[in-house]
Amino acid sequence: MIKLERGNRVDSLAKKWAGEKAAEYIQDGMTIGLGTGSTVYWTILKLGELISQGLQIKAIPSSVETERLAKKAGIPLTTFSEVNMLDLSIDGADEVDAMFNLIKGGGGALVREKFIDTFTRKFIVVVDESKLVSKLGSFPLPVEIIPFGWKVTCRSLAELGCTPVLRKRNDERFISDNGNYIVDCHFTGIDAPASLHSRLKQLLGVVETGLFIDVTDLVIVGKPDGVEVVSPTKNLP
Ligand SMILES: O=C[C@H](O)[C@H](O)[C@H](O)COP(=O)(O)O
Repeated sequence: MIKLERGNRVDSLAKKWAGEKAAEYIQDGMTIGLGTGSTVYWTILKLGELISQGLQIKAIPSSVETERLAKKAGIPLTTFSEVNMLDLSIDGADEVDAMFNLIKGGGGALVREKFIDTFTRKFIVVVDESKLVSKLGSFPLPVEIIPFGWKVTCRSLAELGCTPVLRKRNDERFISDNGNYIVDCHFTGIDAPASLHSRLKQLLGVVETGLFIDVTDLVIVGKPDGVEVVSPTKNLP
């Protein structure tokens, strides 16, 4: 796999290709949802380039990090106070199954991402092929919970058959952009993602889960030798 240096991190060229390819779907006048992460980073950069060449769009960012990047790239921003429905959202994922269901939230942005990936006419996922799975759940499922009573919420999560691990960053509790905690739920494979999502949502303290069900329209997969655009008619592994 060809690697690419970006600041102090190393990304695959496959992510860059997937992220940039998605920018081809953006048309003049659209309102765009911008996801979060190292793949959509490339979409944001490309979009900045297109805007400097005259493209006129507005965007809603899904995290403080994306907002910062978008501002730097010169992308005009808006909010859900002004927009009911986006034209197109582009976002990364931590896992994608054959039904186009996703695990997201590896970067902790899942709540705002769920807004932009749901309230949109078209949702494109950008990933490298390492994210394609036959069954969700090898990646621990991120669940955002409120800090109050978090240990009680973790016990309820465990009763659903996972090992919940409170996310930390530099030995401190990770705090989401919404001021909440993220719990990474280790399952041994997720057999029924939709029903698991519903059960998790009923638990007191749970804000949102990283299961994104039935929202994806197109997956752009970056590979070592180029990109593949996969539509729902063509099954993933
Ligand atoms: O919270 C973060 C998001 O769900 C990301 O979209 C996801 O973790 C994929 O990120 P990356 O493109 O960096 O692998």
